[in-house]
Formats: sequence, structure tokens, C-alpha cells
Amino acid sequence: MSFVHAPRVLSAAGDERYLAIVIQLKNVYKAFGPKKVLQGFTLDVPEEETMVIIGYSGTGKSVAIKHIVGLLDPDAGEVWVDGQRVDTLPRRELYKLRSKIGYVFQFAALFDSLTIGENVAMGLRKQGELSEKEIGFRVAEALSLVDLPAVEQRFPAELSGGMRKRVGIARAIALRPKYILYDEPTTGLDPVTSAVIDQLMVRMREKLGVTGIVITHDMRSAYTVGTRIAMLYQGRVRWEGTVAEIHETEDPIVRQFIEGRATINEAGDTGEFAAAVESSADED
Ligand SMILES: Nc1ncnc2c1ncn2[C@@H]1O[C@H](COP(=O)(O)OP(=O)(O)OP(=O)(O)O)[C@@H](O)[C@H]1O
Repeated sequence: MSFVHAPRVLSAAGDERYLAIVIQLKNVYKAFGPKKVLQGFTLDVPEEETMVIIGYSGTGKSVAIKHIVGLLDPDAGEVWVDGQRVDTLPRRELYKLRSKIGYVFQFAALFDSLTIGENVAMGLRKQGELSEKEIGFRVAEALSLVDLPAVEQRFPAELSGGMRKRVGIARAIALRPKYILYDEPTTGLDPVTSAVIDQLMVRMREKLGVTGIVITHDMRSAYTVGTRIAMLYQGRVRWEGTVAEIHETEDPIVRQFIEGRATINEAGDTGEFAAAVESSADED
């Protein structure tokens, strides 16, 4: 497989390995009617790292990752995954590529009428490659990896929100993906349950070597699961670096976001958010 388009970067873990860029969005533009969402979005995700994408609500984080699985096509730019250009890939090839990518949606959308076991098995059955016995093993393995070994015969309504999120992750990992995309996996969960989900994401990377992208608003979670962090702002990646680097950054927009400050004092900032804060202050 060739990664000719891919520069190589030093691992965020600080070791001496140089890692291939396995997911890449290059200068992506995406608008919905008059609404310009992505405006030159560029992001490189190195192999076996977990890239956290942070940014204000509605800035286009979900839109960006939907391009990775071909759920959205860019108006301009290129999307590369696993050495293949997603945005021009024929449908059949796209389905093949998707089988390498687990996608944990913002709301773990489980089918209420199916048992947990059937929900987790669904993707495997759709692939049609494994026998029912093998599927049974995979389902049990995935549920045990998310620490839910005894829920196979239960129904989604019988589980808590945190357990349902874990089932969503089990459904993704049952396919043994090389890549996992998590869209706000801890939103709406209490801090302890969020910490459990965070540990699961760390485990996916450390034990299974999965390359991940995580969208989150929760900086504590970002620091726990991320090896690298990218901030989306006004349609582009404004800042990207390691967790250690983000603590040191002097970029005022990034600092404001990670510190959760409601106002910004640095001179010269004309950011959208600062403007919104100012205008809402005017209304008070
Ligand atoms: N299919 C679509 N059609 C029209 N507009 C869309 C579509 N998908 C997303 N948008 C718009 O694009 C913008 C970015 O949405 P997106 O869900 O990516 O934001 P986000 O950064 O993930 O936000 P949040 O953190 O609140 O989940 C929003 O204004 C949204 O309404």
C-alpha cells in the first residue's frame, strides 16, 4: 500500500518511530447552501495515534469526520484514508474501505427491537463473511472488551445511557476496524461513566493499535484519550499538536477554549466567538 501523499511525523508518544499519515483531509471545503462550514480544512492523522478534534458547537467537527467515511463529499479538496482517496472512490470500494472504519455516533443509535447481541452482530452479518458461530465469538469478545459481558440477551431500553454508549463502541470494534471515529462519545454522561468510556478509547489504541479520531467538548477527556489535539475554528484547523504542546500554546483562541473562559482579552482578536460574546454582552 502506498502513502505517497503522506509526510511522516514523530510519534506524539515521543518515541523515535516515524509514523505514516493514514487519514488525511487536504484543503477541504464544504458548504450547505449559503452556509460555509469547512473552508480549507487540513488535518493529518498519524497511524496508531488518537487525534482529538475540539472546537465550538456547530463549527463543523461532525461534518469533517463524515468526509472520512464518505457520508459527505467535499466541494473541493481531497480526503485520503488508508492510502485511498475517499472522495473519488467507486461505491463498491468505498464499502470495502468503510469496513475498516468503526464509527461511534454521537447518539449510540441502537435498534430497540433487537437484543444487544443482535445489535453488535449487525455489521458483521451485513459483511456476510463470517459463520454464525464466528459472529457469536466476535460479539462476545467485543462486549467483554467494553466490560459488558452479560448483556447479550438484554434489550437497549434495559440499559443505562453509559452502557448503551459502550454497546455502540462494542458494535464498532466487533468489526475489528483499523480506524475508529468517535463523535462526542461522553456527551450527556456523568463524570465517572465518562471516565470509563475514556479508558475504553485508550484501550482501543494501546491494546488494538487502532488509529482514532475523537470529537469532544470535554477537555479532561481530550487530555486523557488524545495523543494529538486539533482545534477547528472558522472552517479550518487553527492549531494542531500534542497534548503537552497545547498546554504551552500562546494562541489566544486555543487558550480561551481549553480554559473555558467566556471572554477574551488579547488585543487584535477578531474571532467569531469573541464577536458573538461581545454582541451577546450588548444585548444584556
Ligand atoms: N447535512 C447537512 N445539511 C445542512 N447543514 C448541515 C448538514 N450537516 C451539518 N450541517 C450544518 O453544518 C454546521 C456544522 O455542523 P456540525 O454538526 O459538523 O458541527 P459540530 O462542530 O460537530 O457541532 P457540535 O459540537 O454541536 O456537535 C451546522 O451549522 C450544521 O447545521
